[in-house]
Amino acid sequence: MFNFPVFLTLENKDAVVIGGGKIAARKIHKLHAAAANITVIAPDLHADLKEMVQSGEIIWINDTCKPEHIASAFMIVSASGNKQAQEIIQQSAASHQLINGADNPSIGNVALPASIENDDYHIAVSTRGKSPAKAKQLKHRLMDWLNDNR
Ligand SMILES: C[C@@]1(CC(=O)O)C2=NC(=C\c3[nH]c(c(CCC(=O)O)c3CC(=O)O)Cc3[nH]c(c(CC(=O)O)c3CCC(=O)O)/C=C3\N/C(=C\2)[C@@H](CCC(=O)O)[C@]3(C)CC(=O)O)/[C@H]1CCC(=O)O
Ligand SMILES: NC(=O)c1ccc[n+]([C@@H]2O[C@H](COP(=O)([O-])OP(=O)(O)OC[C@H]3O[C@@H](n4cnc5c(N)ncnc54)[C@H](O)[C@@H]3O)[C@@H](O)[C@H]2O)c1
Repeated sequence: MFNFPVFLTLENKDAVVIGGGKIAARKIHKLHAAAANITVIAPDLHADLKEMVQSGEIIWINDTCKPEHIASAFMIVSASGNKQAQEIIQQSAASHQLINGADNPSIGNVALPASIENDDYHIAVSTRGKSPAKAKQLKHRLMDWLNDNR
């Protein structure tokens, strides 16, 4: 399981997101805020993502996941919920690539925690994958505490 907390820079790193639905959109907003170069592979796209494609913020490849799509990525996000796509990622990703299994944590080696960030600190909250909703709740409690204790 995930046993090593780390803050990573994604600036100008290639991130490939498999799937273009609601979950992919949430992960893409985070990756975009971290200045990654994002390519999304999916046969159809969430409305928010269509706008990002039109404005040139992300690249869309209108296809199902194939090994060549992920070959050169720094980070791969699995967010399609599709078993075949998950198998392709598992079988063809190299051991040095980062894989976020948003749709199936067992195929990943990196988790995206809930986080709070400003110029002075960056706080991440994980429940070791046990309850993401609780991580979100704890994040909001921390935000309230930080606001009350400035
Ligand atoms: C924190 C946050 C960050 C983010 O996404 O940016 C995040 N999930 C968030 C929300 C959320 N996720 C889910 C719900 C529905 C309620 C519930 O079930 O609890 C809600 C609540 C909501 O949407 O309000 C369901 C869910 N999540 C995962 C699975 C798959 C599985 O467990 O098999 C399923 C079930 C799918 C199903 O079966 O339907 C997996 C993962 N979700 C993670 C992160 C990683 C572990 C983090 C940790 O250790 O705590 C991990 C392992 C992988 C990853 O993505 O890295 C973000 C809060 C954003 C914020 O800060 O506001
Ligand atoms: N990590 C989390 O926080 C979290 C939260 C809720 C759900 N999930 C899981 O994430 C998955 C996706 O959820 P969603 O709500 O975004 O689903 P969705 O149905 O809205 O989106 C799925 C997307 O994947 C694409 N897709 C399907 N097959 C594909 C393939 N072979 N290659 C590439 N793209 C393909 C579809 O075109 C669509 O764009 C589900 O498995 C769900 O259980 C994760």
